[in-house]
Amino acid sequence: MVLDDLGSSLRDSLGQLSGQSRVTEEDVEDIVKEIQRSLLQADVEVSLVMDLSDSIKERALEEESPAGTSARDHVLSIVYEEMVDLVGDSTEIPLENQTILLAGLQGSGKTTTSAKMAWWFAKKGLRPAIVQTDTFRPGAYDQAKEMASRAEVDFYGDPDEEDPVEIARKGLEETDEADVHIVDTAGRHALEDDLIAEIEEIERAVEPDRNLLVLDAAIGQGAKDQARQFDDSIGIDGVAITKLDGTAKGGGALTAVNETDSSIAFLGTGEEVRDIERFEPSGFISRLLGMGDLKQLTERVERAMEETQQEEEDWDPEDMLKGEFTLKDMRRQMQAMNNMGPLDQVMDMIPGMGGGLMDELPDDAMDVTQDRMRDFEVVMDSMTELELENPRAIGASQVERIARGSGKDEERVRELLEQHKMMSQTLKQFQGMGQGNMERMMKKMGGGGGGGGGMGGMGPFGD
Ligand SMILES: Nc1nc2c(ncn2[C@@H]2O[C@H](COP(=O)(O)OP(=O)(O)OP(=O)(O)O)[C@@H](O)[C@H]2O)c(=O)[nH]1
Repeated sequence: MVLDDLGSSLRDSLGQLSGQSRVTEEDVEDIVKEIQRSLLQADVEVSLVMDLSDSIKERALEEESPAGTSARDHVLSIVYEEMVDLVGDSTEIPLENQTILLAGLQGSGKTTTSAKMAWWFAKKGLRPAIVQTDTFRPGAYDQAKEMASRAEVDFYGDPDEEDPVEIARKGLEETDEADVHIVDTAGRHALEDDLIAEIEEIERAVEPDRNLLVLDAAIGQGAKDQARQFDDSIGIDGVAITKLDGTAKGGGALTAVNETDSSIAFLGTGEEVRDIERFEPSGFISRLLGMGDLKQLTERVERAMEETQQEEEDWDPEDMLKGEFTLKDMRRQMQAMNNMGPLDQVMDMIPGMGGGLMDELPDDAMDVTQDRMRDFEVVMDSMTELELENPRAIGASQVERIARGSGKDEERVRELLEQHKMMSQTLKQFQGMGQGNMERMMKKMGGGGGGGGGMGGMGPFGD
């Protein structure tokens, strides 16, 4: 599946998310529409497309993008994960003794694929043999033999024998030195009863370990009936998609996979024996979307998610009273605030901090509205580690750079720095109480409080 334009159109819609810390329903609609359009053009079945769209929409709107991850990267990683899920895992092909039967319509690429697969196994250090049972198409024998010699693998066929089952049986015997047997079968223009009966007989004779359905990438929705019938007769374990070099389609193969509850095993990308790839979902989708290594991105997002969770679990309001208050602390607190409630109430949870102490703070000390908080997060995303750790070192030129990088006004960047300064001064007042005093006060107050929990109400971080 080439889906040439999916990558670029998706990049455009995702590009619009740059500088945003959250996605709107409209953004998600745009992105999902692009994906739908491309997948339907590539012949992916409507119901599969709809399921995929629903999952992407739901996740993009419900899941928070973790700290340090832009909305764009977060949505991209969701799209990637859902698409990997759609194409499914790769068919398991162990590198060991086995017999593989290839089935498919005429011209789907079975003979070519059997040689390619044999070449692939040989490269993995096994000794493969091709058993050619196609007595239907004149020339199939010569073609298979020629390809087997190009792949430098064992070959058995018999142009004088008319019974494919007999060829199959004998072929296994004659090539018993090989450890992987690939049995190629005849195709027909369409699924005919005699083709099905023949392949069932061959199947009984060779008792394959796995049956692969070979499908031309351009097949479209016709793949569904084909897959169903082959699956009903011999059982399909995996699909080999051929001719991916020549088409922008390939969705039919996904339908076949879905219909047979199987998976994709190999991809054929040319006429030569070496034009074969083992199907690998993450690389395949990354390439499809035309975007570097998305697996790495997803892992990064996942890690950030875990860290945010961990930080929330680890976060202790008392930590605010110790050490240097950095922008990282501020960001962490803004995120914690989202979950825990307004800062003044959180301060109340700290033993000894309640009881009107907060009333003594300047009114705007912790006045960060939801909108400003979102902007602040975006601004912080454009800062370096060093700047987050040491905001005092941020000068005019850095402010300018950060503003440009985040797509926010320089004024917003300065506001954030101002806010941080105010918060850190405020916290210093508490630090000034000294550890001993704090402990004494906590004792006096009974040492209760602490912990998180849904604190309602609007506060300095509310809208
Ligand atoms: N470009 C391209 N051509 C391919 C690929 N795989 C197969 N072909 C071509 O498709 C045509 C049919 O391939 P075969 O391997 O003969 O197909 P088959 O399924 O064995 O056909 P029957 O034996 O008649 O059932 C040949 O001309 C192949 O060269 C591929 O991945 N890319």
